[in-house]
Amino acid sequence: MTVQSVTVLGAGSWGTTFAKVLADAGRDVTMWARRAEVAAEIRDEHTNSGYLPGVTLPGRLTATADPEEALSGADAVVLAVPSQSLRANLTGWRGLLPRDAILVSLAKGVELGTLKRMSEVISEIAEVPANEVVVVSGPNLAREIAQQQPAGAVLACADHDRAVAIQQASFNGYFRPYTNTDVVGCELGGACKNVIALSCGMAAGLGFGANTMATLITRGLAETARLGAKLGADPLTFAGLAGVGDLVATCASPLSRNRTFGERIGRGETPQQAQAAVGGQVAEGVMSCQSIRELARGVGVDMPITDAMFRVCHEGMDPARVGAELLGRQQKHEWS
Ligand SMILES: NC(=O)C1=CN([C@@H]2O[C@H](COP(=O)(O)OP(=O)(O)OC[C@H]3O[C@@H](n4cnc5c(N)ncnc54)[C@H](O)[C@@H]3O)[C@@H](O)[C@H]2O)C=CC1
Ligand SMILES: O=C(CO)COP(=O)(O)O
Repeated sequence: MTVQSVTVLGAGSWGTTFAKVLADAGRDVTMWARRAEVAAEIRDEHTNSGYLPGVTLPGRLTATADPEEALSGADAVVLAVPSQSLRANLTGWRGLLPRDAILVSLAKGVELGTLKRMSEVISEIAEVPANEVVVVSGPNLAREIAQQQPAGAVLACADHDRAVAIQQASFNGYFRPYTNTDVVGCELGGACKNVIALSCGMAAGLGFGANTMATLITRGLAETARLGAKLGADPLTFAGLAGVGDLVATCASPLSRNRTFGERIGRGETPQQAQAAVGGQVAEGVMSCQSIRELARGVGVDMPITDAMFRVCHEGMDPARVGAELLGRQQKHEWS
């Protein structure tokens, strides 16, 4: 299985950065951008200034606003749109996907309503077996990778050969992808850490320091792993790049949209102000705290931090009050 020609559908921060990763690894990459002017800028100026200011894109990377043109002849198709719009976008592209192309998901979220993971949505809409979808996860803040700062990642697929094909297609001097067959664990790790990053941002906005952050990260990992174990994930995944790796990077970095959104809320801003602070880009945790909360409730798993984020983001509760309630919960054993 050799991947030379790759289409990336979505020209936001991570779609553009992952397209650069692939091009720097020697692939021929065509991007689809929703707006014609963004496609023209990528194609003609080799920049995407709205999402990655100051970054020069490789000359071999091209772009179009026409999905049919973008998808023609692709060996692999990378889906790089936000989780809650993936279903609608993919439904529009369904008839254009080349037969036998490997489908790759960059999105980190759980769909509202269906409570499906992204590989499940892709499998349903594209009518491919779920075990053939490759999921990209790990500590991958787009801007750092676009600046070619070293990072690891995980390519998860039940079909190892497909993961290896994408690994070969994306490995370069600054991006080191590992394969993993635990798709459930990698997807849940990526979706849940966005919610925990909201909480770390709120703690920062409230003026709390490293102890509070470490507590939220560690207890966030505990509730993520509880959900994962219940849904069939390998517990070891949460000790890896798609678990603790992504969680630490996102919770600690001011580049994270989720952490930034939470910090603004912690400082007393409205959700509209917090959204403006992330420049119109997606902060997946704001929607995923609702879907993950419902997913957890459905299988009887307690996720108190996720529940707290739902109450702040969707019920307008004061983050300081929610924090005090989290601290005041019934005392328990660390692992119960
Ligand atoms: N930015 C990052 O550092 C990373 C992002 N991710 C994940 O990758 C996925 C995509 O993220 P980004 O590229 O960063 O998002 P973004 O907000 O920067 O860009 C989203 C892209 O999707 C397009 N799009 C198409 N249909 C859309 C719709 N209906 N609503 C909104 N946008 C639509 C937008 O035009 C834009 O090009 C998300 O699930 C995110 O969690 C994963 C790892 C790193
Ligand atoms: O997934 C990410 C890093 O791995 C990006 O996080 P944000 O979406 O919070 O910016």
